[in-house]
Amino acid sequence: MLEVLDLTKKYRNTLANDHLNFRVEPGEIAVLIGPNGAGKSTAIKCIAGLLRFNGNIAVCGHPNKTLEAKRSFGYIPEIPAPIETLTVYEHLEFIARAYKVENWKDKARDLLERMELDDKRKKLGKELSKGMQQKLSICCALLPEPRVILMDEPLIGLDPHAIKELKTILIELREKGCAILVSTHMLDSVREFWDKALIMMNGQIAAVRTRAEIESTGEDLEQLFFEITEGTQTGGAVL
Ligand SMILES: Nc1ncnc2c1ncn2[C@@H]1O[C@H](COP(=O)(O)OP(=O)(O)OP(=O)(O)O)[C@@H](O)[C@H]1O
Repeated sequence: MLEVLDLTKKYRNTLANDHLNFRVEPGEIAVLIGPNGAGKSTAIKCIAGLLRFNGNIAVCGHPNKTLEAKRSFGYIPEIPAPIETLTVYEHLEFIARAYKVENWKDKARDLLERMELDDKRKKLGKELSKGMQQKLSICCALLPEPRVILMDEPLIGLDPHAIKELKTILIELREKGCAILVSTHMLDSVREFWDKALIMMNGQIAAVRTRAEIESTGEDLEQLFFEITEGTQTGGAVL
């Protein structure tokens, strides 16, 4: 469903992504975990078609920069960027028209209620708090019901209710067969629901583990992370 082959991205002298290869299957939540600067956001931006890169990326079988691919994925950026002069509801209407979403009003109402933005529907983009902007960004990405979902640090800035709700939404989307890629540097935030962990370090994927592998071998993912990133072991919960 999402296939990344030899993804390489260089910014001047910085090799931010160095021949990344991975897949995210339908009904799978993959987490891209790594310390600051590991190259997670760069990878997600390349997949979302926002950066030039070397390699091949396919979304539902289509090269990622094609219209067919863009119709198939939803992207939640690390930093939300609402349109200042549109209201919350107008953002959703805009997306609904652009993607020709059927029954969009019902879907928008459901998303706004779940993200507790329902009473903010008349607020302008520039009047939203950082957390509200993030919630709107999530609603906009999910409204067209994408088959592939790309989330760059989606839980940062959300209140506890929204975090709980977003986790529930992700699990529902996995059950519906979506392929989901979530980047984070906080393993704790994805601990309950990840299926495949891609540990990034210095622009490379240093290790890949499925939950089934971890459960069958008894390996500790957090320990593995610190062994890779620091050559140390720790009992700390936040990576
Ligand atoms: N626009 C840019 N121009 C030059 N270098 C960049 C740019 N964006 C990122 N980099 C560099 O690329 C590398 C990977 O950065 P990236 O933002 O992808 O990491 P990250 O894993 O998402 O980090 P964080 O967890 O801090 O968000 C870093 O060395 C960073 O300094």
